[in-house]
Amino acid sequence: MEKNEYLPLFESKAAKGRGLYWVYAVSMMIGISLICIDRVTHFPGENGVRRWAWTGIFMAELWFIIYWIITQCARCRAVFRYTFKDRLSRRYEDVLPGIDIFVSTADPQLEPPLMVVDTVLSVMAYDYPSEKLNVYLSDDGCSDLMFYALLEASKFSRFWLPFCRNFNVEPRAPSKFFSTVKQSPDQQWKEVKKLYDEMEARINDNMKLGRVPDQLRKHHKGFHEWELGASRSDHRTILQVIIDGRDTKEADTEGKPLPTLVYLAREKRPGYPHNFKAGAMNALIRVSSRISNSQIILNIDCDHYSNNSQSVRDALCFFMDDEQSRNISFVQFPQRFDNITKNDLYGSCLRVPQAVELAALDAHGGAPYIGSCCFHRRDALSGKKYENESHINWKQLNEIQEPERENLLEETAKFLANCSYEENSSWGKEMGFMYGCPVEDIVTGLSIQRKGWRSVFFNPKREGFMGLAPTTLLTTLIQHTRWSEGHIQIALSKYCPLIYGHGKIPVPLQISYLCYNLWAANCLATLYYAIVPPVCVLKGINLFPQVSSTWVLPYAYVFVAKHTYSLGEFLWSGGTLKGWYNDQRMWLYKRLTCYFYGFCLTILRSLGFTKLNFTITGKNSVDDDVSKRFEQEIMEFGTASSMFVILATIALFNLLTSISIARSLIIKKPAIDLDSYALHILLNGLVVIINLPLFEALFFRKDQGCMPASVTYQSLIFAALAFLLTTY
Ligand SMILES: O=c1ccn([C@@H]2O[C@H](COP(=O)(O)OP(=O)(O)O[C@H]3O[C@H](CO)[C@@H](O)[C@H](O)[C@H]3O)[C@@H](O)[C@H]2O)c(=O)[nH]1
Ligand SMILES: [Mn+2]
Repeated sequence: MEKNEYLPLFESKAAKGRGLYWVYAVSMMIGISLICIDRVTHFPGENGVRRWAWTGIFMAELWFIIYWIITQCARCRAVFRYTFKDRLSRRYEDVLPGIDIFVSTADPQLEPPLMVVDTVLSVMAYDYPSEKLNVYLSDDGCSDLMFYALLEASKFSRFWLPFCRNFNVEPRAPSKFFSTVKQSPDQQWKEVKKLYDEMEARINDNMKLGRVPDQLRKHHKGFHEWELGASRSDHRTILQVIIDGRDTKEADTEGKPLPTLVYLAREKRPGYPHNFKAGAMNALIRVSSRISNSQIILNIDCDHYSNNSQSVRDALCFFMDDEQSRNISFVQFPQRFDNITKNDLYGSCLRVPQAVELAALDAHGGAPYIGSCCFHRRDALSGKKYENESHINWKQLNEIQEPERENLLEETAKFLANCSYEENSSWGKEMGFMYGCPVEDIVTGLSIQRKGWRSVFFNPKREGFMGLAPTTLLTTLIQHTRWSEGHIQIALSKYCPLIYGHGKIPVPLQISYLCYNLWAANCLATLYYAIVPPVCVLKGINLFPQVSSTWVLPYAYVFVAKHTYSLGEFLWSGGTLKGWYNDQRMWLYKRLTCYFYGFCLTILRSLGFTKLNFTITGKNSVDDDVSKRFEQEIMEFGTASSMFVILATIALFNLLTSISIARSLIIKKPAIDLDSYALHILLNGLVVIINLPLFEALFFRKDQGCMPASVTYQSLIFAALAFLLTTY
């Protein structure tokens, strides 16, 4: 090969064949405009309830129109990226940079240590020089059970890594691997499997016991830290270098080096805000800078194991290209989940956002950082601005070379994770992960992009990472409450992309961010649409054009086109028809509950009534019955939650309206004018149909996951009251 010939390490292809999309977008614009004309020209002349209801529905529609236009920004373009790993290794194999991998965990009950070590082992086993990998576990739960599990993993890794190399194992998370390859005649397979099973049993036994027995504590000095007194929310920094990769004595069974493995529970004290995951990650950025200081940082949540041993190399193609890499600050992989059932009952995959929208944001100049499965450039993450000199000469990169003695290293790095370290500093404001927002990831990504960096979204054929999606309706709704609360908070603060990004990031990217930032803002228009039209039918007020009028056409077109397009997108992203139907239900439910709650919580918090909170999403396999229902795609209620009361009340009220309409159609007393009310009836029917699983849970199911009696009674009373109030 010619010496000066430049061969890119990655290439980008813009999506082609967008003709159909533009036909859709333009025709929708025409339809929408006609609807607006209808709403204005047919505005009720007489003063009264109809005028108010009309104004309201027009406002709701205007909101939907604005939001639809915003979401088009995250659709009108797309870019797909491809890497050339062979070129990377030809050019750089001997000077590959070090990688620091941050795994976060926060609660041994909600995030079982066995799952966490599965993730840790999967990243230790990357197809990458082990001496260049440094894995850090941040344990916000400060749990000696977690520490014990990590010690076990470090021992097991000596067998696991050679095994992965020799058998080209994929995925390299042992429990996932052994659950797919259940048998093998191979001797090494049998040995490793046996060791894994034994490790699993020991970790699980301790979990059941709830503590680490004394005879096991003797094996590592680290346990001493807990004996000095350490509770979850009140303890000093615990930093243990479990494997020091630079120590030549630390080797696997084939004598090859092992990755460095570090346990960190940053100091926590009552009265000191710890800033949740963002605080934990900032402590890791500092501590790792003393231990390995790699230029590239991979951040994953404890449930997102590596599913592709090549991901590090993929990511490096984006960072090490001579011409295109200069300003790339992070490479975001999609968050995929391996516990999704065929029709994804709770819409957990976020299929379309991840397949369509992130590629569009990338095309606009920067994928957002979505918290996990993301490779960062340390400089950018630590708050450096992009400058032309930001280019790294990878061949001369100087990382920490001095091997400090282990104890010394722990002692000197420890204070970096102390509570007081960040006092009067710009950590959380200008440097590192940003504080004060439940979606710290989005603000962090935005602040990086604002400093002149760009980012890419990389969606490889074999998924880079796999995680666990919530398995019940309530957990899903709670997770989305946190997300929507965080996003709307961004929209209403100085971090609003239109202000914060003004002049710093491209306008289409600013607008695309709003798709998510304004999730919560959808709640009011949706609540209106779900409640007021049925009220109006009962009251004999019509809000839509008659079927015999031509004005009905734009309504029909917009409705059909929007949903057909959304179905097309969903199927293209790999979903099923039923999955789409489930997804539509989830969007409705989120808008009626989480988004509404997120909206209210943000207002309450800005008035000083509530404090920022981060409810951790449970990742443990809930009880067997719940799992079984999840597998069978039966919607899980089971808990008396106020969110379910809202959902059930709205559903029941629509059902009562349907019954009343049906009655008047059959006995014609009072006769209902089909021509005028057809659209109302259609809308009402759709709300009822989409709620079928909820009615089943209310009236027909007997299992533990059905609607709790208290919710049923409350919602029946509310719906009946509302119905009586409107009809009499
Ligand atoms: O005080 C805390 C709380 C959480 N975490 C960790 O943060 C991660 C994310 O928590 P999880 O409950 O799984 O939240 P999700 O909603 O599933 O996570 C998504 O959304 C979050 C923002 O709301 C991002 O932080 C995550 O990276 C992103 O995957 C987990 O590894 C936790 O262990 C901490 O380290 N400290
Ligand atoms: Mn998660």
